[in-house]
Amino acid sequence: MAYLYEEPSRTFSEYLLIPGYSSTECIPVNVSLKTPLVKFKKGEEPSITLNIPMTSAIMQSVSGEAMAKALSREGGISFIYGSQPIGSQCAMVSRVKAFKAGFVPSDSNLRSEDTLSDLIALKKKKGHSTIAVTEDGTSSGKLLGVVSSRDWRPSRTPLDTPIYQLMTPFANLVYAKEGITLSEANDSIWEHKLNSLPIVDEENHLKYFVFRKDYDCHKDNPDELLDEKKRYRVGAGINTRDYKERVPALVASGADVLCIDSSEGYSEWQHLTLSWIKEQYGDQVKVGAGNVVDKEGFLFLAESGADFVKVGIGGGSICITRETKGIGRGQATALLEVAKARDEYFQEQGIYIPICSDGGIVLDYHMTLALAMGADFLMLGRYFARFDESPTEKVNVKGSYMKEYWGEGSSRARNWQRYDLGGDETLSFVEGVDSYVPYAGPLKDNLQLSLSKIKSTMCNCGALNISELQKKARLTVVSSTSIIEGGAHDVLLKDSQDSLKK
Ligand SMILES: NC(=O)C1=CN([C@@H]2O[C@H](COP(=O)(O)OP(=O)(O)OC[C@H]3O[C@@H](n4cnc5c(N)ncnc54)[C@H](O)[C@@H]3O)[C@@H](O)[C@H]2O)C=CC1
Ligand SMILES: O=c1[nH]c(=O)c2[nH+]cn([C@@H]3O[C@H](COP(=O)(O)O)[C@@H](O)[C@H]3O)c2[nH]1
Ligand SMILES: [K+]
Repeated sequence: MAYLYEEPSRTFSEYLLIPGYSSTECIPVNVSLKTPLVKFKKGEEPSITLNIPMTSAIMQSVSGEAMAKALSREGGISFIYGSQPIGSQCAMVSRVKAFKAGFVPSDSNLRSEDTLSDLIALKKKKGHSTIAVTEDGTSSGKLLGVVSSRDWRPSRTPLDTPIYQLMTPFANLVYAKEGITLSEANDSIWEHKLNSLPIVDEENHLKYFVFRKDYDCHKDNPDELLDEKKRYRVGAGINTRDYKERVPALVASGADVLCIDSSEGYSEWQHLTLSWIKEQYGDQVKVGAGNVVDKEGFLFLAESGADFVKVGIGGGSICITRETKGIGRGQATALLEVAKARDEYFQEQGIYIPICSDGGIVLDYHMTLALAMGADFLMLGRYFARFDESPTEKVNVKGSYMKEYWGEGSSRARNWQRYDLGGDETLSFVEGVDSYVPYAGPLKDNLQLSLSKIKSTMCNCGALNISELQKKARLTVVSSTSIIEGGAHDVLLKDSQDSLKK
């Protein structure tokens, strides 16, 4: 006979935290959000520790290069989506690793024989007014000059004027050689009253620009997640089919950590994939697996060699897996069971395998609940999709700005670049939707606000770090009427917008 769980499976909104004793030490500036990303032995340190418990979802509409840089700058990590050809995924990883804060590869470039109308079209497309003029019109061609908006007059300069007549030629440019530090570049910018400083190699091929407005950006980011060579850290998604080609390519590109991306991880496919990676690389390559929603699934992946385990089936905002396939479990119940299994495994084996709560986080307090329920870190899709740094278009829908957000199991994701992961030739059914999410501006501002809420709640619970929160947290299930009590009620809101605020 089928096994029937006695308890219903529950989700975040069905729980609240009961505050604990807070000493005067419990203030947000004293709270650390550092958390392990990969497994470690008792008494040792994990080889990668996140500075904030946040990862961005392995999704086309979430984790591209810009997201990876922005999140690493704040102390978390992105997993570049794997639903793309190996070459393009590796190129994204390489570009994140090659990125040097403040040194920006030029994305607006022309040839000297192009015209002002080409320049205007490029400016409209990219939005930048500093344009490099290179021999071959690429971002790494030999630098011939630079044009800025001060070099031409709208509606006066004829549109067919060639660029070489407008640009400041190389001979008159202030530039610097590769190898210069950011603070030296900055000194030069101030000394010569420049807006941008081109950086070239020995053959005068363009490498980067340093812009006046960017130079002090990294002073503002004390939590930056960097590797031993001071490069941003970045993760990448893999699948259980082409891993023998994809994993070596990603490793060569410099990916810091991998994660098998699947709706369901309790499978021989994942065991085979993990075993192969561990056979080839031992402990050198870190790889997470999932998703699971119970103790059995966790233990299976732990024994198969996973460096972390991802929890969550069907709870994501764009997920329709539960409706389509009838599999899944309330995220809170899944998390509580897997966290218990992780703790028991640590007791028995002396190996701590971090768990990640993936999907279903809607309100900021859900983040704190997930951590309190035992998650070492979180994976979010919808949350990050709303920011400037997600790879999708910002569109105006009926007067409000929106960003596009689609599931990896949606037909949109599967049709992308007509890329086939080697499964069924024809798409049998979809497990995700294509949607809009309200545009929310830059990642940094939003994330800092969410983190400050987490820290503040941790203080209410008397916890100065995540593992303390997990030990001290006391959770209560709330009744449906007490949920109503928890919102604004029995008052007439003055600003109807407030009722929509999260
Ligand atoms: N977290 C969630 O609740 C959900 C997530 N998703 C997302 O959608 C995307 C696709 O997920 P899935 O469809 O689960 O992908 P998947 O690649 O894990 O599985 C698809 C199908 O292929 C089979 N398969 C896997 N490896 C194979 C191999 N080597 N040879 C032959 N068959 C193999 C699996 O058994 C399964 O039937 C992922 O990005 C995932 O994260 C989709 C649904 C739910
Ligand atoms: O059922 C699904 N169909 C899909 O098409 C799909 N795409 C992503 N995911 C999962 O959802 C997570 C992101 O969830 P949130 O938007 O709630 O943060 C992600 O991290 C995934 O675990 C999917 N689930
Ligand atoms: K299974």
